[in-house]
Amino acid sequence: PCGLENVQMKLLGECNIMKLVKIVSLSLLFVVIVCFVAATLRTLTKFDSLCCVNNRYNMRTKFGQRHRLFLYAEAIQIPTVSTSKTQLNITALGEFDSLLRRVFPTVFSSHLVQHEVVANYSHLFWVPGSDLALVPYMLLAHIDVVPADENDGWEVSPFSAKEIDGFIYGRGTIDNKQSVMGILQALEYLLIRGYSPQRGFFIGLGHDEEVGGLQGAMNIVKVLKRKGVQLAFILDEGLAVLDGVISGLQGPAALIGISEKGQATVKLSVFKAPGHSSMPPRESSIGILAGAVKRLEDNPMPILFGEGPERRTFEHLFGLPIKFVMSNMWLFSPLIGRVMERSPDTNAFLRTTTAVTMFNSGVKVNVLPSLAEAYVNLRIHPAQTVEEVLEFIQSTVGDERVKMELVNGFDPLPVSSYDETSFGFQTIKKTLLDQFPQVTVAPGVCIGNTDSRHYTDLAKDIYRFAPTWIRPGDTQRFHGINERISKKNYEELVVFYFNLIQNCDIKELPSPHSAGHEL
Ligand SMILES: CCCCCCCC/C=C\CCCCCCCC(=O)N[C@@H](CC(N)=O)C(=O)O
Ligand SMILES: [Zn+2]
Ligand SMILES: [Zn+2]
Repeated sequence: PCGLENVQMKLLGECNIMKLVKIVSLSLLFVVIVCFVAATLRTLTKFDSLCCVNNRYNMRTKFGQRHRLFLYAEAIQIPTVSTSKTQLNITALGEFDSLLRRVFPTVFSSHLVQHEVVANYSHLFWVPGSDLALVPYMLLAHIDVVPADENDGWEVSPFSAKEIDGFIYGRGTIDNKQSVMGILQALEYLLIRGYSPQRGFFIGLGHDEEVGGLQGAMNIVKVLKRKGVQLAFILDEGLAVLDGVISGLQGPAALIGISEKGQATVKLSVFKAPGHSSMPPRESSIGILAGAVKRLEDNPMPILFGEGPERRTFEHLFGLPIKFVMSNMWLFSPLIGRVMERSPDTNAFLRTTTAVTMFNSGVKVNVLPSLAEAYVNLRIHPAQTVEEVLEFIQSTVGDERVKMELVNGFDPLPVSSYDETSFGFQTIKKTLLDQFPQVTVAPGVCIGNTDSRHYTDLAKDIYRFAPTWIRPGDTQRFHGINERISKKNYEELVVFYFNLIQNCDIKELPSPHSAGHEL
């Protein structure tokens, strides 16, 4: 019996231990599950720390940053590539349309918003204001992107929207899906909060900006003209917050584009009789054309620094010392020019730039080519015209065998107002300074072209800017490899548009000399 009792006791003991182990593990599992659920809920319902102080509505949402970034990543993953006027990815554009309707349900269902699709893939939204005396304004952005080839040296696949070290990588992240999604996300939140504007506004999203906006922007303009719309101001993509990009400037500068450079595309061609490669002439069509192109590259257009609105950029940024420099440009211009022309991004502000972008010739290794063609893309400084640029090219090429043809071109765009009474400029500036008190705001010339150039009949004041932060090395990401935006910066863009829309409700600007940058 003794032995049996021992066995029973042992079994009983083991059973208790097993029970205890089971209870402890179940409790642990329960605690782990509770912690996990709590953490997830906290992330999902996390209130944004960024909120607008002055406006009635703030950015607190029941959705967290992760939710917004997820939607933004979806937008990047759709390859809405424009290659040429006749090569648009219409499948992707259709998909993008569905994405917008799915992720911004309030924008597309609110009785406050009128929406129409223009030219099949562009979007025009109209949010009427309650005060009909206030002239409406317009926000622009574009859905399409330039092509991207992973083999060019991308760290990730260009349409993956992969995150590395707090940055979302992908084509369109800074040109220009950050504004497309930022504007609509801001409107979605405002509508959810019951906001209705006092000043009406339009939103135009073009689908072919990267190939000139002839379908999207031009047709949106037609629709608006038919309705007799006039706008207080327009805000489109363009310049950015430059941090550490302008040498000699302490702190970041927000350059608001008050104009944009003109553009011309010139085709150069040389024709020679074809023949057998065993009996080449002293100069081939390719050789003659290559010489012309080399002369163009060796003889850049003159430095015109100080002769256009870029003069005001530097006066705003550097204050008095630069005013002295500017009044004595005969002395300083060569010096400043030599420093700025060293880097392609600052060189672009100095002069009309000359870029040879296409060069075609030849069909077979043993056939002398009859035709050699090159395309030269020029970005025209505000102090020059298409006509002057053509004269310069003709004289620089200086060879009658090289034929020159203007494929298309337009002069630099008019200069918008930026003084203390300028409603658009000052409202954008105030919104920026509330959010980024550390930046210096200055007018600038946009070195690329935008859809807004088609809108000149609708608004006198057109601004090209988004608060995308550009740091050293980032300028090459536009149309280049490894285009990216930080997650923080995308959030900031949503907040910027959210606040800007509310700030535009002000009837008029206060008198210029009231304190600080308050409206
Ligand atoms: C003192 C100045 C410092 C220089 C810093 C450079 C700042 C670079 C910042 C922004 C880059 C500019 C990009 C402008 C947007 C261009 C949009 C675009 O790509 N447009 C196309 C298509 C078209 N509409 O013609 C273009 O080819 O320009
Ligand atoms: Zn763009
Ligand atoms: Zn672009």
